[in-house]
Amino acid sequence: MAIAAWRLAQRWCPSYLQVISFPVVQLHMNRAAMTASQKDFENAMNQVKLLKKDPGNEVKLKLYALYKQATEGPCNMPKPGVFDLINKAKWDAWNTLGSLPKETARQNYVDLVSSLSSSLESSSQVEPGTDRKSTGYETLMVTSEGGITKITLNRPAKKNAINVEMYHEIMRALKAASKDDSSITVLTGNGDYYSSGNDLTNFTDIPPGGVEEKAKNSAILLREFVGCFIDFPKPLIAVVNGPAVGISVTILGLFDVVYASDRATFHTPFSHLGQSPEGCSSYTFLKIMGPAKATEMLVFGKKLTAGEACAQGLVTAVFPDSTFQKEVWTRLKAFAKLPPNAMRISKEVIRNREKEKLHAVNAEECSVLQERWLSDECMNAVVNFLSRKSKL
Ligand SMILES: CCCCC/C=C/C(=O)SCCNC(=O)CCNC(=O)[C@H](O)C(C)(C)COP(=O)(O)OP(=O)(O)OC[C@H]1O[C@@H](n2cnc3c(N)ncnc32)[C@H](O)[C@@H]1OP(=O)(O)O
Repeated sequence: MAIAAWRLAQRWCPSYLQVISFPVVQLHMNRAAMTASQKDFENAMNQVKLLKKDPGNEVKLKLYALYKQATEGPCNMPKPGVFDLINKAKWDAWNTLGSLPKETARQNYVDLVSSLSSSLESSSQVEPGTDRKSTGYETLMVTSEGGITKITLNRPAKKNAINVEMYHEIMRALKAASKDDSSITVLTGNGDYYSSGNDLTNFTDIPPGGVEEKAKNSAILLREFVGCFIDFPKPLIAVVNGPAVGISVTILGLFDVVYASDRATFHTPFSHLGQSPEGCSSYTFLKIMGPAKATEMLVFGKKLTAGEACAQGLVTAVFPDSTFQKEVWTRLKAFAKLPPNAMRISKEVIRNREKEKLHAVNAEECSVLQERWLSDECMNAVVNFLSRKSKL
């Protein structure tokens, strides 16, 4: 629908720049609302005009939505009629951002433009070595700057649900980050969610070998995915910008630091889904919060607020959503200035003691899940979600 709308828009406006020039005009009207990073934002707006190639309709809608969110806040305009294709596509894109703070939207806009500039050859001069963007990711934004590699889950319209492609891309990004010259690595989400966990449509793509083969392949994928977090050699920090579900929660036990917005929640509804714990949570959560609290989460699916998750040790610190990005990035920038080898070696000392155990737990959890995925309980839960009969 969105693509069709933009095709129509392009017919009316031969240059894609005409379509996205609207926010540039508005920027000048919003100068009064300048903040510290307004300059970066303005530079990004200018960079967009220098792009030599059309970034595509989906990206243009994202740019539009982030711009509106950054300058006007959440979408509170009336929804355009179904036949008003262009404005409806724009409205949908903006509305998807929910209550994302203006500051985050501005940062995401700058990041997105920056990644486009390198992938689409902006004609502007980029100072070499200061800010490198990795391209070739469909489901992530990956940037590396000031000693920090930032991996952003980037399917906001699907609440950053992790599809098969995203599992592979996260593993690729982590492998690249482990070898690049950054000191620390950050994982975060774009939009109002951190992540809604496993994309439940992953279960619909059944190979010729049937559901048994699907379950086997999924267990192999999951084991490899979690293994990357166990083995990741540098300090790994989660910046949990919003609600987190399922595997996006369980793997937090393998991070070194977890910062959360007070809007974030932590939910592992495995029993509701006919599934069982993964991400080494059957071991890490028990160590972190003790068996009773871990059971409430992993067996009974109790959803924790950010404050509760912090009190139980899963989260390192919680910040008000309005200052979340600013406060967290100030800390992260300071961490990134510490001697990288010392940090890596300290992490190695801490992790090595547990590594063998963690790999064994991971293998066991995956093998149990392989069976669970074939159960009626699990299949019914997935069918109910996909037929919109249930939500968490
Ligand atoms: C292969 C390795 C397997 C590893 C094992 C992992 C296990 C897990 O992670 S278990 C957890 C799985 N996740 C869920 O069960 C969450 C399911 N989603 C929901 O319950 C809801 O979507 C919500 C509570 C997360 C958000 O609700 P709401 O704010 O009302 O937003 P929508 O439901 O309208 O969502 C917007 C859009 O996104 C799609 N979506 C959201 N989450 C998922 C998901 N996990 N899988 C697939 N799709 C998801 C949702 O369907 C909507 O899509 P459209 O209808 O096309 O707009």
